[in-house]
Amino acid sequence: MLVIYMIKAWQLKLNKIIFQIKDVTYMDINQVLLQRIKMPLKSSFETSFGKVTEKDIIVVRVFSEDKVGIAESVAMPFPIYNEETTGTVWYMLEHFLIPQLLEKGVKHPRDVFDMFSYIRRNNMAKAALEMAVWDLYSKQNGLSLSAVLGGTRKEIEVGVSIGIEDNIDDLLIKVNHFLNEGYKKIKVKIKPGWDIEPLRAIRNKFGDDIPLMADANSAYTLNDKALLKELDTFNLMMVEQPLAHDDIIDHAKLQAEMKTPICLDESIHSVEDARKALEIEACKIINIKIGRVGGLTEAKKIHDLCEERDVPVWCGGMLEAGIGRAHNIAIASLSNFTIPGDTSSSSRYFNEDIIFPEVTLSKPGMISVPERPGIGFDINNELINKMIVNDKTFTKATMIS
Ligand SMILES: O=C(O)CCC(=O)C1=CC=C[C@@H](O)[C@@H]1C(=O)O
Ligand SMILES: [Mg+2]
Repeated sequence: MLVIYMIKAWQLKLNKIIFQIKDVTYMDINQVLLQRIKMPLKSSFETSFGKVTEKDIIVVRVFSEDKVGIAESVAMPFPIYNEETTGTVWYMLEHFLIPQLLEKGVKHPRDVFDMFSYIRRNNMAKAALEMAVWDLYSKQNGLSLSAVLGGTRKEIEVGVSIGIEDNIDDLLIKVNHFLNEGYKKIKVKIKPGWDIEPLRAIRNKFGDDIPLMADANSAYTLNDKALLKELDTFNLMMVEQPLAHDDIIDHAKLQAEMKTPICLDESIHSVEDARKALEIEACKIINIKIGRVGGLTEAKKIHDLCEERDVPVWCGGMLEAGIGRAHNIAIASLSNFTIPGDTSSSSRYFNEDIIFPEVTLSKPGMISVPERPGIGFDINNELINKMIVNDKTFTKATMIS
């Protein structure tokens, strides 16, 4: 009996030592593959700054000896949501980020953010590689991405984002459709000339209780204060980024005069941005997009800061295909993601997704958090191969020589 006990104790000690060794050992990334794909959207998506008709994505894979980590870039094809594009993401990955990762190596995915911190901005490029390294790390440790990030939820609550429609009738049809699918938050895009009327029409038809919010994507200024204050009459969950993409000062002035909580999206690129915005009370809610803030490490830091300060967060979307959706599900499983995010089902935007199984609602308005190692989905390589417009492999040997 004593012998069995001693063997078990030794086994436990050994496992602990192996785990510690793993954390100080290099992750052994020896190859990176980039594949640029163009994926048609089921229907176009219009915001105050323009229309998107297809997703232009870079699928990033990082290889160690026996495992592959995967992620997708979220930049738009044009520099309008922020300054990055799919093209600039490719350039940054090819010329700066991948060579450095392969040359220096990392012991933990947290190191990737620090390694790239001397490079200003280009957050979506940094995030695409960093997220793939997190997936690899989870797979190397046999844990789900949610678990390694400290996620506690088995299911996440989700909403849906509706673009600017051609007319109010089309908008009401869409709202009705998504409410019937059970989504727990209806977000509608607004811009000058498409704001009070569509919101009033939604409230008139569906009542005061449906969870409704508006996203302006920086379409207003403080000169529109009277109109923005009128939004208070619609009992909105929040208004997202009403003012400039690089502002927090005017948002603080507006928040002081508005009842509706302001949520910041475009203005927040880092935990420091979040701290400053909260300190001057520029918002009461933060939308966390992993790509916008440079990866999962920084996304988690923003989440933790907000949790400490009792500020709710939710996970925003960039019309991601399945791989990006899977990363969003993992981060949204953290405890302070208390507001339904924009991660809708794969079928919201795509006829066929690049993962198996596709993301679906496990029950109305809910998505299950996968428990398998890594992002927890298989990759539909056949579909990816059909849509490739460019690809490139980088190996440690060729980078260092
Ligand atoms: O469904 C999603 O992925 C969210 C879509 C969405 O609302 C947005 C995607 C990309 C840029 C913006 O137009 C907008 C946002 O600001 O959140
Ligand atoms: Mg937004």
